[in-house]
Amino acid sequence: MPELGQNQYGKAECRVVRVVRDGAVHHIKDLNVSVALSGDMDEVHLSGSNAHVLPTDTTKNTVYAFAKEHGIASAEQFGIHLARHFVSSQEPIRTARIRIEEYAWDRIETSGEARHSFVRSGRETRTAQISYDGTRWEVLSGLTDLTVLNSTDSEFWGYVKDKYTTLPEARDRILATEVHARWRSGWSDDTLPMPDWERAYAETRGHLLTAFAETYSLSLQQTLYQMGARVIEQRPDIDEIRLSLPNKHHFLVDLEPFGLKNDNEVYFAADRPYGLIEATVLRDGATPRIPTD
Ligand SMILES: O=c1[nH]c(=O)c2[nH]c(=O)[nH]c2[nH]1
Repeated sequence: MPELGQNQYGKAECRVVRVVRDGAVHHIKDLNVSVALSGDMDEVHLSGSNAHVLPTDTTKNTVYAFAKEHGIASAEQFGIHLARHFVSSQEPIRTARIRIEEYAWDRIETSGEARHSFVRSGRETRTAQISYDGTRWEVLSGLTDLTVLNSTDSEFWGYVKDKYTTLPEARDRILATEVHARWRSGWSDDTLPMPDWERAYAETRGHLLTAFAETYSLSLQQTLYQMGARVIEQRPDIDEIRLSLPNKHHFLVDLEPFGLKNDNEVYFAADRPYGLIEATVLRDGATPRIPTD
């Protein structure tokens, strides 16, 4: 009989919006939560017995009930509550993985007292993945689609050239990317003090941005390393960070046919194909655990 391999189940993409009403001043948290549970689930696959199966519908309801009961202090904290609940309340469930995307909203400032209007900010999506096996926690925080651009202080030259190489060397180019980053917290068991996840996120995002802006870049690879290294150096609570940086190429447009000189002023922003630069940066001695795909 063929063997059943790794399996997991749960409700994916539970969209939950939590409003906190502080008088006329409201606060909102907007999450997309995916639950994946695994454990003693052979029978449901092999014989069809559902005796160990907490329905995915229940996992979805739990997300909404927990938003009410516990609130959403941060994506990480919310995921920790959920993962702990599933692993500790259901004997057959041994591990829980909660993936969360958080969408940011900015307040629309008005002249009146009411403060209940928001505009979805064009900022990045925050991400969190919480894994729990009843003993050890693994919290990966991160972000996707943080789009950044340096209009100078970027060069790319001295690379290998073969008979297919046409790329001109650049001594002053635009460097633009959409930062996708995941970082692993050193918080791994309940005896350690719980980090302030909101603050950790804001500060780590800040380090990524300043390192991008302050690095005089000879390649996107070099910028990536500087961004990762800045986070590892500045945040003792983070042992590992993985960055995936698409190189959003900006090509100088040839204006000569129109009798015009292009002095690094007019670019064609290509959306694809794009160079994809990816790497993990680790604290000395740390074991890499963030998946590379
Ligand atoms: O920063 C860069 N790194 C590369 O590896 C590369 N390759 C390329 O064509 N352009 C660039 N830019």
